[in-house]
Amino acid sequence: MSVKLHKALFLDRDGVVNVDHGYVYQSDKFEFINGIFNTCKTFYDAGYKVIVVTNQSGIGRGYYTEADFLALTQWMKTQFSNHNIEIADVYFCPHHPNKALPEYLKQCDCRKPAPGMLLQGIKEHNIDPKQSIMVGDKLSDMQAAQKAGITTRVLVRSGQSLDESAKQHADLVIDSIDDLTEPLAL
Ligand SMILES: O=P(O)(O)OC[C@@H](O)[C@H]1O[C@@H](OP(=O)(O)O)[C@@H](O)[C@@H](O)[C@@H]1O
Ligand SMILES: [Mg+2]
Ligand SMILES: [Zn+2]
Repeated sequence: MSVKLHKALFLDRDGVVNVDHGYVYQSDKFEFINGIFNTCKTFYDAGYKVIVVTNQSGIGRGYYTEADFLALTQWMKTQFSNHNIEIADVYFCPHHPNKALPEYLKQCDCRKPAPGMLLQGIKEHNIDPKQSIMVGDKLSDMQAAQKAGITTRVLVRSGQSLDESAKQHADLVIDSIDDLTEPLAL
């Protein structure tokens, strides 16, 4: 029996959903990027599952706990649902290869640029990577998407400068999340 495959809008979190103030773990420090709700609503209404994939080495480094992260995630999902957008899932990597507490010290396959979180999302939500989009603000987001076979990789500047190598791994470079249209202007 064939399973219906879905398309997904994969989003990096810090620098795409919220301003990356550095290891954000509290809702009062969580500043949504202008335009993120509008853009997500457009893709959600067009049938995309919205899935967040985020490196959270702040957990491994001991800056905050998994419980802190999960509470913030619940709050973030509520803000999306208040805008009539369902976040299908949030995947996070708490590890770091050399700067973490013992239980999180590991060369894992989930920390971007590794594709583990994306591959898990693809599997668990029956996603077709060829119809899907990854939006990130760093080279590591583009590399993870490439390894996961996600066809469309979008790099968003979000007010920061981007390095050349990151641009080379992207199909589309945009200044703001507002510039992400559906269908995509590739
Ligand atoms: O952009 P996503 O993947 O959602 O999350 C990245 C963050 O968890 C943090 O990632 C850190 O990198 P290291 O994890 O220390 O390399 C730094 O870039 C922090 O400023 C940033 O807040
Ligand atoms: Mg980021
Ligand atoms: Zn990991």
